[in-house]
Amino acid sequence: MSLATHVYPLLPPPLLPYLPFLTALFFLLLGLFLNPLGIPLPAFFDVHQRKGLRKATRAYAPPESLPTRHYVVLVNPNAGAGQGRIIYEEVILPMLEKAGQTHDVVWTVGPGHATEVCAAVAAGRLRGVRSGTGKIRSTATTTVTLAPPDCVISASGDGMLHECLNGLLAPAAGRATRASSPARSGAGCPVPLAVVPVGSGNGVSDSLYGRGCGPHAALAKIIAGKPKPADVMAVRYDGEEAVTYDLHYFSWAVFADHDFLTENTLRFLGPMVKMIVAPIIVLCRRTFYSAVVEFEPAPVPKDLLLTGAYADPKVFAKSERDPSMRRIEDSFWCFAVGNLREAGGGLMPVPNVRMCEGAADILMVRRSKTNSWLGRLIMWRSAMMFLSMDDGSHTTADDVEIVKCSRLRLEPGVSSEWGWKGGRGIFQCSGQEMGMPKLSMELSVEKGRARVMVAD
Ligand SMILES: Nc1ncnc2c1ncn2[C@@H]1O[C@H](COP(=O)(O)OP(=O)(O)OP(=O)(O)O)[C@@H](O)[C@H]1O
Repeated sequence: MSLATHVYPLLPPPLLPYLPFLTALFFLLLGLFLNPLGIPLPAFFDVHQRKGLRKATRAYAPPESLPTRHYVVLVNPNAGAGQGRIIYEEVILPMLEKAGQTHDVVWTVGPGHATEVCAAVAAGRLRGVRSGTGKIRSTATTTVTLAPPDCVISASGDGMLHECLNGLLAPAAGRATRASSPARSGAGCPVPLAVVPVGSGNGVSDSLYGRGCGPHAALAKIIAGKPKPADVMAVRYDGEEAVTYDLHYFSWAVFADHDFLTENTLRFLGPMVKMIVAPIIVLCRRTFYSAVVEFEPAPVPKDLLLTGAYADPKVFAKSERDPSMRRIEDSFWCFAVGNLREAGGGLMPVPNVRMCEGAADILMVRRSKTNSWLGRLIMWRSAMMFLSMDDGSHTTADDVEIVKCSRLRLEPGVSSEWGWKGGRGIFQCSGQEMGMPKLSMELSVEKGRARVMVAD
């Protein structure tokens, strides 16, 4: 009697020689069904996930009295390692139908498509929207007519939502963002925007519908929700007219480096592994980027003044260029401007910011505030800082500064110091890389410029 017969006594003897092969096959199938790396797989392997989603969809009971709305749903089929299509088919489509709502769906085909579609929606120019795989309500045509929607839903991560916002806010003439011709500021957002979280970074959904909120809960809140105004950050380069809008986070230095790795270099590792590897790499690099930052302080709400979360802007020198602004010349390990609390991945870099206050919060960790022993232990300290962003407790740390501003100007230097040499770094809005300005970036907060669908 072999050992195998003791271990697997129920296996019929003729199969015993194939035991190693069968064991390998078992683990392969288990791996494919559970798919911990989120690798895009053929539809057959989605069965397990679809079943769970379908069950939750069946449990959805729409509220008694609902406004009947028409939605345009943009689906990024590749978001979050190919979850877009499954979430649309198993969650969005059946839930909207159950709630008696109508919609058109557009499958996006690549970067820029969502901006194009939303610009057409905002302009009321609804004919001729390019449909991704030729599918708008399964009609294989490239010229289609969409009814004007009451709300645009982006089934995506933060990146595509950012593209939708830029499409909706682009002016009627030109419909442009940084990529093409200049946009006119001041016009409101014609259609409210909502997001069903499908991506690997879902900070906007976390902020609007609750951290870790899945597609079912988010969509239920959207269907029963109301449009509310939200501030928008308008980003311009080198004093030019062209503008990029963002309602989430502008980031530079460590956050942007991290996102660059997860979106590009480490994307092949899948949504789970890349999120473990990327923080380790940026912590090891320890890059400080030099810059001159000027910002116009905005009032901190009274209830937050005593929390110690905000630095007093008066500690910074007045700008000679513009006396209403304060000036900081330093090297930065961390620099992010947030308009919403949640950045995604369970991080709250600016936990006290409010969605519609005409101001955004700047989070800074700079060289001259990190003392020498901290400098030596920067990797450990930085890791702790990352971890404490989970509940926002980093805001009272000595080496972390948060200021509230209505506008700012950032002039990145040419050098970075310590650790890995990163040059001028990377600028990002909602995790989307923007290219670097020749000289400076100006950011101004436009109060209530966008409308987002949130729980009533
Ligand atoms: N069909 C598509 N194929 C490839 N990329 C697409 C497609 N549709 C949209 N995109 C682009 O993919 C980028 C990321 O999209 P999205 O935010 O939805 O997903 P994600 O993978 O979760 O990324 P994030 O980490 O930013 O959340 C956006 O720039 C978007 O324009």
